[in-house]
Amino acid sequence: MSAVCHNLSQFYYGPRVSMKISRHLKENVWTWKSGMAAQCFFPRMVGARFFNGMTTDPVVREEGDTPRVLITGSLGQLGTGLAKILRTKYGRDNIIMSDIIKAPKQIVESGPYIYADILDFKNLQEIIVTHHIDWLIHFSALLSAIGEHNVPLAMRVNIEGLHNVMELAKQYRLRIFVPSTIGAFGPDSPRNPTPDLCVQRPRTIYGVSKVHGELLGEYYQHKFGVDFRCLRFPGVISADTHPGGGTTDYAVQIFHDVIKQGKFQCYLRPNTRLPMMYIDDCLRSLIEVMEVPEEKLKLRTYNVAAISFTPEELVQALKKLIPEFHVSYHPDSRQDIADSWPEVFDDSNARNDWGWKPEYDIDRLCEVMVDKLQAKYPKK
Ligand SMILES: NC(=O)C1=CN([C@@H]2O[C@H](COP(=O)(O)OP(=O)(O)OC[C@H]3O[C@@H](n4cnc5c(N)ncnc54)[C@H](O)[C@@H]3O)[C@@H](O)[C@H]2O)C=CC1
Ligand SMILES: CC(=O)[C@H](N)C(=O)O
Repeated sequence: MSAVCHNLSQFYYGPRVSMKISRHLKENVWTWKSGMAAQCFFPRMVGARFFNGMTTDPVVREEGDTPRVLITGSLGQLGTGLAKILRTKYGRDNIIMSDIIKAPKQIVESGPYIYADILDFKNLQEIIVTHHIDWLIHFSALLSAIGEHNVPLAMRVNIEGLHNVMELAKQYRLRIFVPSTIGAFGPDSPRNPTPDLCVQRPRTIYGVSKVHGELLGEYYQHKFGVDFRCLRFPGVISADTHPGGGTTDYAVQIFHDVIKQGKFQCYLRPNTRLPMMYIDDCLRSLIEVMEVPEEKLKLRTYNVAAISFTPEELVQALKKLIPEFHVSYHPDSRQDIADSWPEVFDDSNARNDWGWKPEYDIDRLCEVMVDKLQAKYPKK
């Protein structure tokens, strides 16, 4: 049968793809047979959703092939920078950026950008098929602070959206990355340090949706063999894009306000310790975990850490570069969220299993942020 398929597929797809199909069929005859049988009996029901548990895409990626990557929610704080790095690495046209907002001119000119609402399953199917997607990087989400202000929307985007991408990953055999967060822990978790495996009872809808994502991803991995990979990130600090409504955003805003106005009002108490990470470390950890061979992954969800500091400590580090500025503290509802989160993250499993190592400490972080933002806001 494999030979027949090889000839047929050669006719339809050409020799290179055909070889892959033949190899794939040898390994997955049952899947193919069932899929074909189902298509014969239900010719109109070709929607991938129908073939519960089966792939509709017979082409298998081989390690080392250049992946074609779809990034959802790519206009946010993480997606813009990730697309830039991946395009340098894998080629401009292999990285498809997507979001529901209109992209600025420089994004449109930098490579493929398309509209994709994470809640529209059929449209996502069409994108994956049309663009031959191999990897899905799922960034669309409402972050912790903004999620508390719109719980129904956070549930839709963070939970229903995740259901959609997990199904797509199963049906099209995608490698899928879903970020989690320090916010996936709660007041009952050990806070200093917080290990990978411990009690997780978050008190925000953001945290609840992220624990759900971790568990569902791991379930799809052991039940259906989906290549699910997940990192729990600390608060991410970057200069190129603004954060999207989180509890850790103060650690970005302080740089903008101090450089522009010489003063900063912090919504957390001065001694609130949280794990943080410079964006370059964050994106490097993501790429490393996506590229690591599956057999090295003893877990599917890892903590990654870099630095841990309080607003007071960040102010002291920033004063080494900009000695004169004024800070006041007016805690708001984000204080309650921060008080329930880890203070220090234990990432020893990521370090041991796939060699994770951060590069930015608090001083280097301040230097790079100040350099970038002083160039962006020149002195009047
Ligand atoms: N930035 C951070 O400090 C951290 C981020 N993460 C996670 O990383 C991921 C990316 O985070 P950021 O880039 O910071 O978030 P962001 O808030 O900056 O960007 C999220 C993007 O999702 C898009 N989006 C919203 N609704 C959508 C929908 N229905 N369909 C498609 N897209 C939609 C938004 O337009 C936005 O561009 C999120 O899942 C977040 O939970 C995890 C830990 C830390
Ligand atoms: C740590 C995060 O997940 C995010 N920055 C938030 O504060 O919500």
